Amino acid sequence: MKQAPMTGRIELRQVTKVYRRGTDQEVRALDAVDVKIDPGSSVAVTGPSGAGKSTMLHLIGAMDRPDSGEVEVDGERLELMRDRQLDDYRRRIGFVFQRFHLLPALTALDNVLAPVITDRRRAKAARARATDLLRLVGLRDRAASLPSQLSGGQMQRVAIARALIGAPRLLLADEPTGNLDSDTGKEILELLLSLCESENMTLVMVTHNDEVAAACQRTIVLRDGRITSDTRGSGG
Ligand SMILES: Nc1ncnc2c1ncn2[C@@H]1O[C@H](COP(=O)(O)OP(=O)(O)OP(=O)(O)O)[C@@H](O)[C@H]1O
Repeated sequence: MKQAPMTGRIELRQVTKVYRRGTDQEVRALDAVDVKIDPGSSVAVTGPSGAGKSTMLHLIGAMDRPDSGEVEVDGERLELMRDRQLDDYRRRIGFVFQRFHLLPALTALDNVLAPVITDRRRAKAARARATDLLRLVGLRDRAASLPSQLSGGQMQRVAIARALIGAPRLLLADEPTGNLDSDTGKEILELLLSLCESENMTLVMVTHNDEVAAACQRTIVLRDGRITSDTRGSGG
């Protein structure tokens, strides 16, 4: 059966995630969280360390499963999916991390291509798309560079191009500006927001930075696994 295209609508209903430390200690990383995220919107998730921000992102990205509650993306319940469906789902979303996670031995172009396993017939089209994406993130002439030859901002641009190779409708970013100086961080933020608009993607971004959060259309604040504030700002 052909998958319906994703639009990036997210809904969490009474989502709880509990981590166990040792035999008797429990941490409620998320505690009965309800949230709906509109397709095509940009949402910052912020709050103190340990509040549950990354946990929320991991559940939306199907990198982890909730203990209870429902995580629905485009009408599909992630916690009901089998492993193969989850693999397929993960391939249809983009991830950007604080530490870039580029493969050091591969060029920028090959890093962008890394998520797509392709046969020879499609290799040419995939390379053309990866080249287009490098152009889109402003690295047209750095395709042959290794990560060690790039600045932090350039490495994050490669990581963003890699996240887009599968044409995702949903981009999840965990502190994407956290390893960058403030000017470079601003450039990366602007790039993410403009891509979100031009590629029609939903962006959910964990950040500690208030300025970064303010640039998004909406800011969700978590504390001790609960949403304590949910505001729509002027961003976007
Ligand atoms: N794999 C794990 N095992 C045990 N506890 C965990 C695990 N992952 C997260 N936690 C705990 O769950 C809580 C929420 O963690 P999470 O990483 O979601 O917070 P965060 O808001 O992203 O924090 P930070 O801003 O420091 O990255 C924390 O108390 C954390 O210690």
